[in-house]
Amino acid sequence: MTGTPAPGNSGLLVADGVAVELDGAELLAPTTLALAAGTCVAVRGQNGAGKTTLLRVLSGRLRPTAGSVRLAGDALDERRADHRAAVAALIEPPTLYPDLTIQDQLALIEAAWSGARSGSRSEPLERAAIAAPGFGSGAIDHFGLEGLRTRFPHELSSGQRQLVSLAVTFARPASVLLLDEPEQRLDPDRRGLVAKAIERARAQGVAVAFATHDPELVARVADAEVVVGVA
Ligand SMILES: Nc1ncnc2c1ncn2[C@@H]1O[C@H](COP(=O)(O)OP(=O)(O)OP(=O)(O)O)[C@@H](O)[C@H]1O
Repeated sequence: MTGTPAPGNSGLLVADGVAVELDGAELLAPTTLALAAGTCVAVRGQNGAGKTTLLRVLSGRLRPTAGSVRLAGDALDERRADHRAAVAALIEPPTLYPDLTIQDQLALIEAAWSGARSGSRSEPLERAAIAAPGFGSGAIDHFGLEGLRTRFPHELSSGQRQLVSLAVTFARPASVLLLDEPEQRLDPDRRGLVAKAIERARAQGVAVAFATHDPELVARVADAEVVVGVA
């Protein structure tokens, strides 16, 4: 079956010489990386180097102006439901439903994606390249949000909203996780929860790439580093 990543695939998501140029400006210099199932790559580089741009390209949301991205051997195509199902990304903060409590946001995610696994969804989604089940509503506990279950998004601090965004991202099934500065606005203990979440996802066979300015997080969870913005 095309588009279905095999466990242990050494090149689940492969970016080959991807670059982004806009109106003559280079947003991302040519970058190559390969993400294997169950591994974790840190994307490093100074402010404005192109880390977020690279993650957007890897997610399929931004088409590179040079180079290519392949998911399980096929050209990455955001229009393909199985590709969207395979890749979970926390790049821009997800839009939280303002009128839903935190537990209801998670319940919604869990309900939506459980259909993908049970086969009650559309055919492309049935064929979705889903390797790991995600944390489901257990993401609330993982990210220490138990006490905030009945709160609404506007009742949270910015760090708490980041934790909810992480919970929403880790809750869903995925083969590939892309995280843009997952540690942002978090205290050291909560950064530890991010590290544990990445480790747990990896143990389930998920391929993880994250952009960061946190060397401790890199040392703890990354197998490899890609530095962008350096010629
Ligand atoms: N929509 C846009 N239009 C034009 N230029 C953009 C746009 N978005 C980003 N850029 C530029 O692209 C370059 C790369 O930005 P990007 O957000 O990928 O960097 P980054 O490495 O993630 O930075 P940071 O560490 O500050 O988050 C920067 O020079 C930025 O100014």
